[in-house]
Amino acid sequence: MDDPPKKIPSHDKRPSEHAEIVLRTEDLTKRFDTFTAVDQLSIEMYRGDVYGLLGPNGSGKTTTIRMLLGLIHPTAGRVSILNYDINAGKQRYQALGHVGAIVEEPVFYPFLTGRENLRGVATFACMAANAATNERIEEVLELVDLATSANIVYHKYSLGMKQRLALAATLLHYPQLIILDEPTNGLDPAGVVDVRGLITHLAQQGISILLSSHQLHEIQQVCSRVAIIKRGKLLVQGSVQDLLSEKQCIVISFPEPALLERAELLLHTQPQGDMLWMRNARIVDVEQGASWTPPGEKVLEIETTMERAASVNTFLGERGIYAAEIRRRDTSLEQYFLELTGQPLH
Ligand SMILES: Nc1ncnc2c1ncn2[C@@H]1O[C@H](COP(=O)(O)OP(=O)(O)OP(=O)(O)O)[C@@H](O)[C@H]1O
Repeated sequence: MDDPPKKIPSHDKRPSEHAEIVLRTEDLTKRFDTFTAVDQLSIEMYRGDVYGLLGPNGSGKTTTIRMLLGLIHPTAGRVSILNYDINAGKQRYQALGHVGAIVEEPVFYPFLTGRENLRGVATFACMAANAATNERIEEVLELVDLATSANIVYHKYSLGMKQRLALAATLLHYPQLIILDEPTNGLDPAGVVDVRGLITHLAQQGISILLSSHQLHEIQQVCSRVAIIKRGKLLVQGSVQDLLSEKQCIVISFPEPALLERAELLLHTQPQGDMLWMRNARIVDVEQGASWTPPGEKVLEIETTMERAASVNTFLGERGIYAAEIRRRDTSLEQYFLELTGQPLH
C-alpha cells in the first residue's frame, strides 16, 4: 500500500531574479499501461547548477532523463531546454545541439586508443576532420585528465577512465548542459572521487550538469541543487544547503543520565512563546563516532541552530542542569530523505 501523502514544505528559491532556467519540466508524466513511472514532475534547473535528480531504485529517474532527451515521449506534460520545447519538431534539434548526455553505457572500440575513439565520435557527429576538431579533441582530453593516457587502448582503461572518456565524448560539441544517468554507478571509490572532481571542474567551466543517483552521500558533495523523487513524484526540490540547514540540530550530552531526563522534561514542559524552538527536544542514542560520548549512550537532541546553543546552555544552567558537551549535528541528504519519507533510501 502507498504511504499516506506527507505535507512537504516548499524549499525552492531562485538563486537570483536573473538566474537563467536551462531546463524545465512541467507536470511531466509517463505511464506504461496502467503504471505511472513519472507523475506530474515539475522541476527547474538554473544555469550553473549541478543538479541532482535523486531517488531510490525504480523511482523514475531514468524514465525522466529519457524524456528530457526526447528518447521517449511523455504521456503528458512538457520539457523545455534553453526555452526550446523538446517535443516540438525542429526545436528538439535546437535544444539537443546544446546538450551532452550519457544515458546508457557508452560504446567505444576496445582496441582503439582513447584519442582514436574520440576521433571516431567526432566523425560520427559530423564534425569536420580538420585542425579545429583535432584541437578540440586535445582540449577535451585535457579537461577530463586523460591527455597522458590518450594513446592507451580503451580496453586497458579503468572504469573511472572509461567514464571520463565518455564525458570527453559528450563535451566535443561544446554543450551548455550535460545530463548523466548514474555517473558513478559501478565505480570503485577512487573512480567515484575522480568523476565527482570532474563534475565540479566542468561546472566551474560554466557547464550546467544534471545527474541522477540513488547514492545520496556521493551526491551531497557535488550538487548545488537537488530534486528528491519517490514513485515518480517530486518530494522536494531545493538547494542542498537550504535543505540541510533546515534540519540542523544541536546535541547535548550530560555527565549523568538523571540530568538528561530532567533537561528533556524541562524543555518539553516550558510554556510556549519564546521557547517554541525548544519543543523538539528528544533523547536519542549516540551514533558511532559522533561524539566523545560512547556510542549507545543517550544524548539530548534539539532541532535548532548552533547559534541557539548558548541560550540553551544558559537556560539549563540557571536550573542547575549542566551540560558536558554541546555540538552541532549536521544532517546528511540520507538522513533528510529518511525524515522526509519515514523510510531509508535503500
Ligand atoms: N519500458 C517500460 N515498461 C514498463 N515499465 C517500465 C519501463 N521502463 C521503466 N519502467 C518502470 O518504471 C519505474 C521507474 O523506472 P526507472 O528506470 O525510471 O527508475 P530509476 O529511478 O531510474 O531506477 P534505478 O535507480 O534502478 O535505475 C520502474 O518501476 C520500472 O520498472
